Amino acid sequence: MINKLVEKIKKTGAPIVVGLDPMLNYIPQHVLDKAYAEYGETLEGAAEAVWQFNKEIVDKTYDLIPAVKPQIAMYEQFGIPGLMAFKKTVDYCKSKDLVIIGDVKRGDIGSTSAAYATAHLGKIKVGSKEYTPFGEDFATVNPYLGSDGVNPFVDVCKEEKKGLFILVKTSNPSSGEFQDRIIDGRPLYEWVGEKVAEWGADCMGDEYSYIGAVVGATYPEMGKVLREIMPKSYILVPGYGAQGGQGKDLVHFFNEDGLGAIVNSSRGIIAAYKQEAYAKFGPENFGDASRAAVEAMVADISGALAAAK
Ligand SMILES: O=c1ccn([C@@H]2O[C@H](COP(=O)(O)O)[C@@H](O)[C@H]2O)c(=O)[nH]1
Repeated sequence: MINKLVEKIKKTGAPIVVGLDPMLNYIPQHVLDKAYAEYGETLEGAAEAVWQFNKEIVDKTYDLIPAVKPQIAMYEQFGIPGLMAFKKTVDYCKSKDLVIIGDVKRGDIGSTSAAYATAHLGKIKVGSKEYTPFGEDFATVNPYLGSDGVNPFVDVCKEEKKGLFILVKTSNPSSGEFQDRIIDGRPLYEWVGEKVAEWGADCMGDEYSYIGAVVGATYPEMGKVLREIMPKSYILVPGYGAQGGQGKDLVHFFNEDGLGAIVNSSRGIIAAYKQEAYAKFGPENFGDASRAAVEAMVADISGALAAAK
């Protein structure tokens, strides 16, 4: 799957991923009204609105982008109907040939990690039958339980040709509380980055490993160091747009080949119609506003990379 991701990034010229993080307050009223008219103001109604919202955004952007990143929390908040909307979204994105990064941030003791890996990246046998529970292509993993919490995910990736993005340095303001603590003379995130490079060395695609890392756009200096520590790992970079990251901050997350990083924006794309810059589209044309926001994001990042050459 890493080869498909790299190929699609080259083909689209867009090292970006659209984060499908639907919240009800991002969904235009006409979409909510229709879903509630059909299902009532219920969890089912909310899940239907989420699905219709996602579908329009995917329809308006899929030809420009290599990948999407549905954030499972935004679906879980609507219970079982929400998880069904998550699965429907994954399947629809797959039908559009997009690479799907499940932002699930799992990680536990080995046996439990194995079940999470099956759920999100693998297949489950039920009697004589086999099923694909959620079917994402990549999953985000929390490595802080250590190797035995990560290895089951790596094993499933090897079997299924899937991939991981392992949390190394997260984009949030308090990420330094633990991740920046100095251990044996180096910050913890560097130790985790080294471990990602080690896990990844055994998991190479054609050019890059299918064991990647998450490093926040909000920490460009740390991104530069981590790029050197993990030269063959793709870096998923959240924190662009709504969290303040800009193209100019991201240059050092990329390798000399112009590859090696994929930048996520969720609210900045899916709720673009609410921003002044895209207000002319109006809520009725929210998908067109998202398309314009994708084009602007690609231009910002490509422009920064070209200027740095
Ligand atoms: O360090 C991290 C890891 C994951 N995320 C996730 O990315 C998106 C960001 O959403 P925006 O609306 O573009 O801010 C969201 O799903 C987070 O859970 C992150 O932000 N930082």
